Amino acid sequence: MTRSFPGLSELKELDHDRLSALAEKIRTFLVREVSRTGGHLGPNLGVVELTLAVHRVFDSPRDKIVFDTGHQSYVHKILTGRAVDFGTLRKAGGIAGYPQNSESVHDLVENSHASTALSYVDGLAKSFRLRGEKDRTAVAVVGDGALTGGLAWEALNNLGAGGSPVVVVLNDNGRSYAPTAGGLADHLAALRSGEGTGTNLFELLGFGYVGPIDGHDTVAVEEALREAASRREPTVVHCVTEKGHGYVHAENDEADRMHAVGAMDPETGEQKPGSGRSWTSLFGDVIAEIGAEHEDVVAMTAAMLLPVGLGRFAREFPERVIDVGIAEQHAVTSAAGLAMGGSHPVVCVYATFFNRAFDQALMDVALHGLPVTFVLDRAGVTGPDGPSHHGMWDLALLGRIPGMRVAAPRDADQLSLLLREAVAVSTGPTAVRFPKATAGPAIPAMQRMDGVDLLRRSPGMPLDVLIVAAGVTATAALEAAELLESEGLGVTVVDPRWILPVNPVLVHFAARHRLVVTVEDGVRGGGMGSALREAVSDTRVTTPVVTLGLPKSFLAHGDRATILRACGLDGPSIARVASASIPALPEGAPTSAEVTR
Ligand SMILES: Cc1ncc(C[n+]2csc(CCOP(=O)(O)OP(=O)(O)O)c2C)c(N)n1
Ligand SMILES: CC(=O)[C@@H](O)[C@H](O)COP(=O)(O)O
Ligand SMILES: [Mg+2]
Repeated sequence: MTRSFPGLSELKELDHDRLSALAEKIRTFLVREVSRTGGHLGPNLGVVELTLAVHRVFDSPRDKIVFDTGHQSYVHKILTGRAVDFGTLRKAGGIAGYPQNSESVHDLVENSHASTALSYVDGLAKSFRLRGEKDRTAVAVVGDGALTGGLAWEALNNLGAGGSPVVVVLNDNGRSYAPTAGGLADHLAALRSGEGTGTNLFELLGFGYVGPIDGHDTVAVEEALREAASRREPTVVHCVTEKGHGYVHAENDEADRMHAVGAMDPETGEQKPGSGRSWTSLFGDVIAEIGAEHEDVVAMTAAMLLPVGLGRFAREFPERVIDVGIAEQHAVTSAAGLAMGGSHPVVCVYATFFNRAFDQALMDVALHGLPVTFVLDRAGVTGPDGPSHHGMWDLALLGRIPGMRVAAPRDADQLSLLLREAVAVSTGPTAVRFPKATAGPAIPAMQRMDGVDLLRRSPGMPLDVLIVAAGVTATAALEAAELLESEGLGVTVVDPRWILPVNPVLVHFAARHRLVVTVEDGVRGGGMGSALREAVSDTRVTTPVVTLGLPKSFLAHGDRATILRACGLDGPSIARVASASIPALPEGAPTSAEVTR
């Protein structure tokens, strides 16, 4: 398969006709392969010619090419010898859906968080200059959506000072998922249409500007890149492209031009429906109901209105939904302003992207005790999008924020209840987190004790093991309980619902058991388990607390269930740890059942 695509040196020698033929061949390949594996079809169809031109003009890896967000790097991967691997795209052990250093010397930035490329090339170009490497160029391929991120403007400000051999390839398809929002989008639209009056924003900031050019004309892009490269100064090459270009089903997809697809029929563009309802879909209904119940609720998204489930809310309350672009930091501080103004903002972001807005949540929302609710979708292990997409840091971050209350629903019923409880809090921030998964069946509680749901207590058995499960880990915790009971250990499984800060009643539960095991789909240090262990250690309770969670490492892409199992968060693994960790009873000591009788 590699043989059917040219390598970089051969690519530079192709004539224009063969270039056009190659572009079509790549497009056909993308549709065939990505319809099998799933992935970012639309964005990559939109950068076929642009990527060909970039690799014909610049000499990777001596010249450094940075793809912002990296979801549009499939063509780059094809041209750098990995076409043969596309059957493994985003699968465990297969090639990543983003650049990956371990795959190729041509890959640089693995972080799939948007708006970073300009900062990377700013640093790269400065290092070239400091090392006297005058013939090297740093190239950023940046989408119009990525340009709405604050970090991009910090970089533009620095690059605009000049002196850096940087070429900014602006891949302007007018969309993130949906059409890009805001004043910048309007400015780019004016430039695209040729009505950009006089000097444009980039020139005002000190950049050279070449364009707008047809981003699907390889030769035109190539000429523009050569011109930009020759200037040895920061220069923007404004490429006008179409997301999903050349594949009718993507071109006709008004929602997001097939931004990210699952396995699908390439002939019809029909994706195979999943079984059951996703957490996102359930959330979408609940937030719309809440929108009707609470006029002060305002929903916010960072360029991901549909992916975070706000479609229905937006249809029913168009005046109360705000899309800030890819600008999570702005979203949170703007939410602080909304809350100061008397609204109750619900900021809906993927958990991994909340990382970026930590300081805003801490110092703009929590410091002022403002009623902002964070809804963190894709919390925990996500799977195919790899290390920078696993939403595994949020609990450790949220746990550091004074006054922040965090809820993790175990099923759809709890999602509805907890979200309503969250928007009813007026004295400070709240967060509700749930995974990228289909919601499982309802998990009823035997009873609620001071806010903690008792999910299981081994009938007629001693109080040996207390399992404290955060959100959806309740399912695995209950599986573990059954296994432990078969070993003769009495198990209590509880769901705190509000998992941070720790509910003090859990310390009393701990005191009555021989071992506590906490389970969370988040990084092990600093989350719910750590907090409970700390709460127990602040008392005279001596029950040992074993905390189970994700390792503090960058987890490779793969399948969510497989990764969770590998991290010991499935039922059998939890049972094994509990069984191995329970302290032996002293000789002749009464079992805890006798004590509690
Ligand atoms: C900080 C951050 N927020 C949100 C996302 C989710 N996301 C991935 S791609 C994308 C749209 C990117 O639009 P653009 O930069 O224009 O690239 P295009 O897909 O149009 O090629 C978004 C919002 C992200 N990767 N990083
Ligand atoms: C590139 C990016 O950040 C998103 O498009 C990411 O692929 C999330 O995908 P899901 O919405 O399928 O979780
Ligand atoms: Mg775009």
